[in-house]
Amino acid sequence: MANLSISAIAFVVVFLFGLYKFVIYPAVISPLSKIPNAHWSAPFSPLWILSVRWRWTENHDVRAAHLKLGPVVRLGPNEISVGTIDGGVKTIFGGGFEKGDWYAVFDNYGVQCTFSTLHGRPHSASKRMVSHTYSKLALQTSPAVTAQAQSILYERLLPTLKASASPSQKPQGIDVLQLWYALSMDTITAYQFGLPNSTDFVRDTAYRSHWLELYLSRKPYVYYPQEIPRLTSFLSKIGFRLVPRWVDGANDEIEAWGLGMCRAATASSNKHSSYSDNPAEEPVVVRAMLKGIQKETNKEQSILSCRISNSTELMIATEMLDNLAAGHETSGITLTYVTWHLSQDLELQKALRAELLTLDPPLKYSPEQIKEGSPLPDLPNLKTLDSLPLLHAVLSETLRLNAAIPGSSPRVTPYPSCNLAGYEVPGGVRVCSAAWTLHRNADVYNQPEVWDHTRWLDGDGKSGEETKERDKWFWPFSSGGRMCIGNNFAMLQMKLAIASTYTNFTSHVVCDDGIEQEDGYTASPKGNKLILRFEDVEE
Ligand code: HEM
Repeated sequence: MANLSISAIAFVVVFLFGLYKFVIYPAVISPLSKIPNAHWSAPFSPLWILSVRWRWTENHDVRAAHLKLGPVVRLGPNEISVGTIDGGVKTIFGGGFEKGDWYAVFDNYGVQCTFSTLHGRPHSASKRMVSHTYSKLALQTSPAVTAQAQSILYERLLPTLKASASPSQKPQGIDVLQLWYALSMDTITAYQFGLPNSTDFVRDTAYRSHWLELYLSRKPYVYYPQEIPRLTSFLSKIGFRLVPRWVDGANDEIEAWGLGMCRAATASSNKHSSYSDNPAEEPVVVRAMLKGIQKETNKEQSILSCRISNSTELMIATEMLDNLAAGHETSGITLTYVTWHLSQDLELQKALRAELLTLDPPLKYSPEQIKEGSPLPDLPNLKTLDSLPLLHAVLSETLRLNAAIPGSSPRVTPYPSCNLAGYEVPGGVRVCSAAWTLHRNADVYNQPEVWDHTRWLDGDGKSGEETKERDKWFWPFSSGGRMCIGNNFAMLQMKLAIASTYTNFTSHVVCDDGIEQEDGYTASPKGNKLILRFEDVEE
């Protein structure tokens, strides 16, 4: 009898404890309980948001929750989403909110890169090594950038478009998603490793298809280590793999490929004291990292000493692989949507071409100009290219509506607590913001689902306040200390690609089935292709 009552008491105590910890505290007492729930189960269980992510509907569902419930919503017992700039994004991304383990999947070779480094100090030290190579001024004045772009545009992109425009090429039309991925990859790897050690994906279509297949096929499996890491690891230990073995094989192949380019670039850098005679060959970013590592090694105490002593080679390789993966995919997606929007408006193409022809020299191409051994055509001044208003407007509007990374960027709230848009939030809470939601704020972007490049043309009846708000909510590259390191590089590369294309060709949609964006962290067209036809412009 006594035993029974002890068991009964123990049961009641455990039950009451469980009731308090898992129901009453999260739903009523926790400071998060004041935040509206995106789903009724959010205070008690992460299952709703896990299932949303599993179904790839997070961007749409979280935005719908914000529209209904306001700028801050609770997604799970320990997770919230913030969809406002003042008091929200500015606080979270302005500093002090670290990244969490969610970013560990972006390590390569088992080594952290700038993107996947969690904490502030090692992150700053790591970013500092290469960030100066990606500054606007460095890019606009770099002989390497100019020489590499001349070669990639005049020897690869324009001949490819020209060939596709030939009447003998039937059926006409090329998959520009693949082409823009290829161009972006060639451009970023040339800057990192020097032109001779970089990819030639624009022309080497067989290898690029293989590589892209490897790269993209891993995507569906990222969910497991990112969202349910402990379960994934536990199941793997007892012999049940959620991530198939071939994914490891694909990762190994991509890593070996990246390491090969790093080794070639390092050997080139060690051999040359200067590249003034052959600027296209300069491995600008690898060279900057080699110098940065040397500087860190000379310090008495470096925050990166652990990484350096493990392997400087892998430290460079992880950074380069991350940059080229980030760079080719995002710019490739953006260029695909730019050319899709332009292809639907021949008048806009005409206006853009008129603007492009003001460049000196314009980016005109004729195959006869390109002769073995003769210099390639000069590029226009890159600062002038950057300041063309219509080109900038077309690109900005695409980055708004079709952000290549529209998904949630998670951070962890600092201890003991912080205030987000009026709510007191304890430390250790996962907090997300997403360009998908911010870029669709109808108070800032009238008819937000409509692609309208004129929102970015200044003057045009817009008040200073409207322009300020428009720019404030524009978040394709994130903001603050962890903002995209490659934004200037991406803008320049994309502007060169669009300018050289539309100076010489008009584009037309052949097949845009599946053009809607995936609902994910990065978001390519669902159909994984866009077929456009190019025609020579009529002089
Ligand atoms: C259209 C092109 C691009 C877009 C839309 C884009 C977007 C972004 C966004 C949204 C982030 C923050 C993500 C987060 O915190 O979760 C980011 C970070 C980053 N991006 Fe980009 N990116 C682009 C091109 C590039 C290129 C060309 C590079 C190559 C250098 C690059 C390298 C990086 C790196 C290293 C970070 C991490 C920065 C840090 O943690 O401090 N990105 N990018």
